[in-house]
Amino acid sequence: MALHTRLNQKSSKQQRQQQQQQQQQQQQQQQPAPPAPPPLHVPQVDLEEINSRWPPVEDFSNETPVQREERLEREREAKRINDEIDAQIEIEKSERRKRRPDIRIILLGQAESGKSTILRNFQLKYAPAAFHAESEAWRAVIDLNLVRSITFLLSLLEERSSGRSKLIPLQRLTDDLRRLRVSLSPLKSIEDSLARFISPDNPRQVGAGSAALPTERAFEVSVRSGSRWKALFHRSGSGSTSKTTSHGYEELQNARRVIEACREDIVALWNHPTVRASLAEQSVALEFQSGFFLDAVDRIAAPGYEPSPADILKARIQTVGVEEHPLKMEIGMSEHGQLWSIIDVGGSRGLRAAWLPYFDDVNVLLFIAPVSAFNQTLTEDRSVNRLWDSFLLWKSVCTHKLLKKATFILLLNKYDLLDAKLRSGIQFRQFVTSYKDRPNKTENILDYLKEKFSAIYQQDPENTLNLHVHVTCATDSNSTSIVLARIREVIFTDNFKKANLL
Ligand SMILES: Nc1nc2c(ncn2[C@@H]2O[C@H](COP(=O)(O)OP(=O)(O)OP(=O)(O)O)[C@@H](O)[C@H]2O)c(=O)[nH]1
Ligand SMILES: [Mg+2]
Repeated sequence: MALHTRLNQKSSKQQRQQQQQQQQQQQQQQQPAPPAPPPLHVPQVDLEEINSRWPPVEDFSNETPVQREERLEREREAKRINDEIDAQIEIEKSERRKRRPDIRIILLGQAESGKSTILRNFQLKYAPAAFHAESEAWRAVIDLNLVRSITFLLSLLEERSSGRSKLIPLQRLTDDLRRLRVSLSPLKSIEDSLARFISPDNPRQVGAGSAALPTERAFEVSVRSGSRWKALFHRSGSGSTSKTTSHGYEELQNARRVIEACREDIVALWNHPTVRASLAEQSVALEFQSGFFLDAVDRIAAPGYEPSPADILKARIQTVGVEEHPLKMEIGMSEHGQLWSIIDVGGSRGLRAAWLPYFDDVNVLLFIAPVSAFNQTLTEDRSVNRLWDSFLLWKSVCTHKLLKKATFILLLNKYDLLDAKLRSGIQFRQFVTSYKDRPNKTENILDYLKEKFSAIYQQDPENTLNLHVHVTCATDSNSTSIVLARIREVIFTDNFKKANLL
């Protein structure tokens, strides 16, 4: 009886499920298909919400007396820390005034937005001799970027049985792939020595490529502000007297020899159909990642390779801390010999507190927003959509009281990658729900983002100067050069205005 009842229950449950399925099918036929959810767990964002959510309103009405006391104590502590920071800012401010440059520009934006790349564009355009003098240092970074992407590919071939799934199943590990794995294995130790040389104070970076999961950036290497890593290359190139430096220089030469010897096998690995298929299955698009040089191995791994300006702009090295770069104008009519100072900052969330002391006294704020980041999350917090983070950051910068005298310039950067993503079929509205059913076209999306960013700037009545917006691809020095020329004009016009000369 009990069994009969259960069977009946089961059959009536099945009937209900069938009815529900039929209803759902009917509804689906009547309505247009909803967009599929975004892949890779990237959170969707609604840019209309940016205004209503900011600033967050806190409700203390349900607080107990103990909670109230704890909150007040937290607030007192926060104020104490704030006062200490203010005092520190005052000290740094007065020190800076003593060595004030003609123009101070600060580059702000999230990590990987392209701040350091814009800095390199400034150097290439206005101080080309200094830019070219650093080319040897950049070759080491390019070598490291390249080697990191190869060790990442090699990690796909590793025969792992625990922890993570085998990325390429053993049955697909053909003899030629096994041979490549052996012949390219020396690159793992080359990766370590290059990383040690470029970033000696950051041992955690060593070997990061081979440990990276497919969806993570495979190539990250960082350099701390003030570490003077480029200076090491200047000295080593001119016959160093320092033992450590000459030893490091030998290591670099050795790294070059190994990379050159591996050139054909690197090409074979990158072009191997099994490797490409595996990357596609894991939704890894290496060509969209920073520091991607695998498509130029033939040239880069050739003997006598000298990095071109385009290569230097493509190289990736993460900034940690804040760096002040003096830029002595080598060209230009009125500015020749002028000293500009460009402040480049590390953009990841944990590094942003260090920006504050540098806000005071800046003439120009260049905010760089990577428009291609709409389907990515922050490396430091996988739950945050990168475009959303850019908007929040922009909002806090636009309302910051220390920046009220600065000229605001917004660069909507990486439009080339935005374009490539849209062409590959990725739908912007899948990630930015407020975009609704507007066209999935680069121009329309750029217009939309420009409007959203501008609205935030204009919301603050204290922002009286015009906001200047440019669309950029910072790895293209020609188009960026035109933007920099316009920025230079704006800097001078606004400076005159501020000095009441116009
Ligand atoms: N395709 C493309 N790549 C870009 C563009 N701008 C910058 N990049 C690349 O993006 C990577 C990151 O750029 P960076 O300039 O290092 O970024 P950042 O803002 O300084 O990052 P942090 O130092 O971590 O704060 C580099 O490999 C650049 O070559 C662009 O417009 N298009
Ligand atoms: Mg940087």
